[in-house]
Amino acid sequence: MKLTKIREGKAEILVPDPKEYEKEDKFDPSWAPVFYNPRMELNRDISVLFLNIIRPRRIVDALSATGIRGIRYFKEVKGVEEVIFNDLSKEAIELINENIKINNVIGEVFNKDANSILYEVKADFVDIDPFGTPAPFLLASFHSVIRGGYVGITATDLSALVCSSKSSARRKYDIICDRLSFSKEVGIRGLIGKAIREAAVVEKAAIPVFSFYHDYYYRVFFKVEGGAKKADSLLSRLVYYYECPKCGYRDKSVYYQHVTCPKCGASMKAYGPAWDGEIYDKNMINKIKEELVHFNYLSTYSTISRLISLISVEAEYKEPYYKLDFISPRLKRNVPPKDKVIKCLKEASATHFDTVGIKTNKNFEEVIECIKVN
Ligand SMILES: C[S@@+](CC[C@H](N)C(=O)[O-])C[C@H]1O[C@@H](n2cnc3c(N)ncnc32)[C@H](O)[C@@H]1O
Ligand SMILES: [Zn+2]
Repeated sequence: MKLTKIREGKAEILVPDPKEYEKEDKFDPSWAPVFYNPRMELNRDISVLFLNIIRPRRIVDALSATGIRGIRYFKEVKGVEEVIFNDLSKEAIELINENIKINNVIGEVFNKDANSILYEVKADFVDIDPFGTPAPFLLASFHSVIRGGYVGITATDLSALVCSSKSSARRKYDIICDRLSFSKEVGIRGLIGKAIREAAVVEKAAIPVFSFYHDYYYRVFFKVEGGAKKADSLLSRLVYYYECPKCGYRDKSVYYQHVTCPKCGASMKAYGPAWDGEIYDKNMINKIKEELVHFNYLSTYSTISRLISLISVEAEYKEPYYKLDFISPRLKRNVPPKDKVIKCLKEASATHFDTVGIKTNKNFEEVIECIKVN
């Protein structure tokens, strides 16, 4: 394998040389024998920030590829004593071994299926960063993490989660769905709902403490607590979201059923089960903000700073966002400037999920009024 050295955060990493694997001047990280995607740098950077708050001592990087994640956690997170690296690919293992040597990392390297390593080791942070869906690894990751520990998951299969592919949503996540206008937020809530159900199987409660959407993926961090009762209480907050395709009215219910829109009589679209609770712990957002000042060496620093600022405002509003360019045409109105609608609603904000979305806890009628007058 022809390699090249890159720097990301405080790590120096050997990765497959993109020039060797490009086709017609194009390169996709999945064409190389070991996967390294620079577009995931922000995902790794935010994970470094998050881990500096929760301070894990023992980490499992269950799908390591080049090892970059675990290596960065070892070098950039205070208090990490050991990282367990794992990948199914033999070529990845060779590269991880070289990379941990270069970076003086203390750890062990395994060449197993992620699910088998997760049943063998215990850790206070488990990272699941797969190709596509994390669903096949959720149960084992909740088994591996100690009570009071954390699990971080990445999902890049947004077509399933936002219900562009209904059959994938059903297969991977047990989600029955139609595509709703606030699909970007509903997708992360569907992912969280699936994780909560898997954790509940092993009588653990997976509480989402920080979640975000960026570029083409979702990333969610869960605090994992023990106890069937806590798991039951999370399960009781899973719902089906309903939205009328004709007038935009929305509702939710713990049941999946055929619903007729009470406003206009059209048949409503549905998505669920999905988590209807908080997707951030506000305390955690504040700590991430505080932590960020120590990380101005990150090349994504200003993007992260903007993202966290927006998240800290939108976290005030729990209900999924309203998409202005979906509702306005149904009212036979032009799409009003977002800022004006926010000002009219008073308690409302923009959202990182969608540039034409607004978050508010005000009801549908109040949102409509503010679109009409602007
Ligand atoms: C998206 S890459 C990981 C990227 C890496 N975490 C990073 O931040 O750069 C997914 C990796 O999972 C490995 N993999 C796929 N299925 C696996 C399985 N069942 N068990 C363990 N590793 C697996 C692949 O070989 C690949 O290296
Ligand atoms: Zn309707």
